[in-house]
Amino acid sequence: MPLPKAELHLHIEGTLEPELAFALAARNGVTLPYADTEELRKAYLFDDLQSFLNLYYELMAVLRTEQDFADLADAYLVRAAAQGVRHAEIFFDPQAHIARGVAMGTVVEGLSGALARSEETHGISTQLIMCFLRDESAESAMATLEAAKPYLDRIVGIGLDSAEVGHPPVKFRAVYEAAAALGLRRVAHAGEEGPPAYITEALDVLGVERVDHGLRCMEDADLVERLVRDRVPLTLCPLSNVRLRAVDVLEDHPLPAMMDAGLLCTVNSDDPAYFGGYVGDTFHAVREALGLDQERLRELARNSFEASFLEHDEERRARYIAEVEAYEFA
Ligand code: HPA
Ligand SMILES: [Zn+2]
Repeated sequence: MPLPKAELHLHIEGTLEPELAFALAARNGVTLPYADTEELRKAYLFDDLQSFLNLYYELMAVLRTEQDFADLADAYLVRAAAQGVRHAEIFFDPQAHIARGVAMGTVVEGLSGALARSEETHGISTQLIMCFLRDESAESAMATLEAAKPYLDRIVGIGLDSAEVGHPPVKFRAVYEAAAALGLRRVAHAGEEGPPAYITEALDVLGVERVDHGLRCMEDADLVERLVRDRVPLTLCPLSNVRLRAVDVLEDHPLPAMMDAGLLCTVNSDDPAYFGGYVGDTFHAVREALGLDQERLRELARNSFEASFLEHDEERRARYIAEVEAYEFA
């Protein structure tokens, strides 16, 4: 049985495996510009975030119906359960679907339908986090929040993703204030390719409670000191950082130094269909490449539950953490 863990940085559209992409393309009469899964997999070579985003948004063309989103979520939950995931807080990008004529309700109803069955079917408790695309306008983000209002009983919080550089957090001050007023939790990608200043802005201007990625905080000692003091969780994605060239090889990843600095680190898979591994694979990869011992892995798992949005269910959080403490490595 794998080490119990929560996954807090997972884009559900990033779990679209080539086989499912082709199956949904056939079901929906969509033609993909790839002959087969083998040719598509050859496209999974990226130079940076934007080169990944280009393919990520292109493949979303196969996602049309509630059933498509439910099938996508179920396929992820099967894999996640097999890798020890007990709780998942899942990102989705509504603007990327609404722009293709797929309604907010179709996306949310499809995903939440699958997530509602998740605990019974997969043994995984789940939350949905709606992300705004930062390379779209602030007005588009506000319109997206408005469109989500009928579904806020199924959305725990908001996030900020897509191309980071040139789209600083401050651009989204108003929509984050509006979301906070609605009682939504707040996270944001910052410090993936953007500078440490973007992390500071996400904290000070957007009021985020977790920083997604946050890798580049290590360039600013004062920022690291603040993150440690305030125990701000970082949802790191080591395999993503390698595939998008934020680090050259996994052995160079600063995760050990970040943990040594006292940062509240978690490891996640980001877009596992694109980056070569789900969250359990990521734990194995960092153990091998970075020499993390069992107690470090246990710390990462414990942190993932500490950082989860389970405040309305402290008994569940405590139960998950007890599973981590009791876990005996093979
Ligand atoms: N960063 C920014 N946007 C994204 C990511 C990411 O890691 N994954 C999917 N969209
Ligand atoms: Zn991400």
